[in-house]
Formats: sequence, structure tokens, C-alpha cells
Amino acid sequence: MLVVDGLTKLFPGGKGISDVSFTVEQGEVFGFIGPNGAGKSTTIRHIMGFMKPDRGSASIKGLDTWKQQGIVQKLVGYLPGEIAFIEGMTGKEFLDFLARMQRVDSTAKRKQLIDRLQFDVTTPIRKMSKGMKQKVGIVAAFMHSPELIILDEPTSGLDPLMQQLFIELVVEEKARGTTFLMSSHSFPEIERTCDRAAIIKDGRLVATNNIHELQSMQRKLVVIVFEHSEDAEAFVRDGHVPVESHDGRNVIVAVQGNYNELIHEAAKYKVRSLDITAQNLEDVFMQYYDRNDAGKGAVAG
Ligand SMILES: Nc1ncnc2c1ncn2[C@@H]1O[C@H](COP(=O)(O)OP(=O)(O)OP(=O)(O)O)[C@@H](O)[C@H]1O
Repeated sequence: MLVVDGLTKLFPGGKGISDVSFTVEQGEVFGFIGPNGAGKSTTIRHIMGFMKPDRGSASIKGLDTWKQQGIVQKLVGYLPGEIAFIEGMTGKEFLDFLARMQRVDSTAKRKQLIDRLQFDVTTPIRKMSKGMKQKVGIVAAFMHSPELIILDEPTSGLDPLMQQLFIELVVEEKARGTTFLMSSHSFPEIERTCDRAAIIKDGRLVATNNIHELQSMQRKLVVIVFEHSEDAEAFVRDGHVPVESHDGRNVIVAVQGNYNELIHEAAKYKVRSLDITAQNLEDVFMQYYDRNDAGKGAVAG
């Protein structure tokens, strides 16, 4: 669906992106993660055909996004990082204006999105909060049911409830076969929606990974508090599960995927409480990268 190949753009002053390559398959949700200034928006602007690369290319369904920007932009729903609205319009007028350009009857879908995002579309845009404007932008990107939706930091400005709703919208659209590319600062958000993700730092991709594979590699630390310290000692002595630490009635166990053994062993004793904390997925991502690609500058699929 989307192929980014060696995309390079150097701005005066030396910032920009260098040799960025990745592909997004049809029906996939692909995350693009990186700190401020890493080059996410620059890459996305090239993919949208707004900028001419110094080297390399981006193509959507085989069409070069710079050379055939008019056709390409019609195929895509786009939420920019900073939305430039036309001054003086209400949300409704802006969406009507876009709908005329999109030339698709999006009335029903638009109404459904507005109902779910819960905002007053008749408010003048200049009076809207950042979050409300973001909602208008999300409706604009989704309403014409494009095959590919490109979102530049879609949840910035949204409260936690709306962030959750946004994730549900992405999951529903994905089930209908829509392809997504979305940039984010936030690993948890990417983790909840994406199949694969790429990390970009200082204008270069440092790793691309399958999120589900990373999740299965994620270690969980389980803190078990036993009713009696003798039980904790016996549990540790049995040695059936890898114990990280033991102190009185408290035992911390590291688990990677296999919970049955732990449940089986712990159930032999009286457990007072049990807490689970997950290893940060970003750490897993970087550990995986260090192990597989360190020094090679290569990208893991
Ligand atoms: N038109 C431009 N002229 C000069 N420098 C630019 C231009 N656009 C972006 N840059 C610089 O290129 C780098 C990458 O910017 P970009 O906006 O792509 O980052 P980003 O990853 O989207 O960051 P953020 O999360 O802050 O939006 C930054 O250092 C930025 O200052």
C-alpha cells in the first residue's frame, strides 16, 4: 500500500531526514514513534506529496506521492500535526468544504463520527479548544472512508476518554480493512493500535518491529504477597518459577508469556495479594534492536 524508499531531505542548518525506508501493507496499522524533532512530520509531509525529497521516494499504491500528488491525496485521509483551518468557518462549514473536494457522500459517516466524538460542530473554529479542533480534524480524515489514513500525532490535545474512543475508531476501521500510518510520542498508544512500528531518531530510522512479537517478549514482574513467610520460603525453595527477589512474605517473580506454571505453583499456598507490572515496551524494542541489529544500522522486519 505504502512504500517509503530511501527518503532524504536535508534542511538548511543540517536537520531533516536521512535514508528513511519502510513499507506499510494493506490493512496494517503502522506506528511511527520518535521524540520531538525526530523527523516524523517531515516524513509524513513527503508521503502526502507536500514536499519534494532530495533523494528517495514515497509511493502509495504504486503512485509516486510527489509526482502524482493530486491523485494520491484523493486516496488518503490525512490529519496533519498542526491543522490549518480556514479562518471564520464553523466546524460544519469546514467539513462541508472538504466533503465537496473529496467528492464522496460522507454524510452518514460524518454524523456518526461527530456523535461519537461528542462536540458541537456548529461552533466557529476560532472559538474551539485544541481538543475540539483535533476532533474536527479526525472527522475530516475518516469521514470519506479512505483506504489509507495518515495521522500525525492524532491524540494530542484529546483527554484520556477521547484518546480511548479514538483507539476504538482505529480498531473498527482496521477491521473494515483500512490501512493506517500514525505518528506518536506515546508507546502505549502505539501498542494498543499498531501491528508494527518504526522508531525514528535524529532523522534516521533506528528499528522497525512487530508489536505483537515485542509484547510476547515483554517480561512481566509479578509481586506475590503470601499469607505466611514460611509459604514464601517454600515457594522459593520449590524453584519451579524464576524468582527475582524474596523478602519475608514478599516474592517477585519474572514471567514471560507462561502464566500457568506460576498460577499452579502459587496456588499451593495461601496468597494474600498479587500485582503485575510490565516491562516498558520501549525498553523491549530497544533491547531487541541492540541484540539483533547493533552496529549494523539495519532494520528488523
Ligand atoms: N521547513 C523546515 N525548514 C527547516 N527545518 C525544518 C523544517 N521542517 C522541519 N525542520 C526541522 O527538521 C527536524 C524534524 O522536524 P519534524 O517536524 O519532522 O519532527 P517531528 O518528529 O514531527 O517532531 P514533533 O514531534 O515535534 O512534531 C526538526 O529539527 C525541525 O526543526
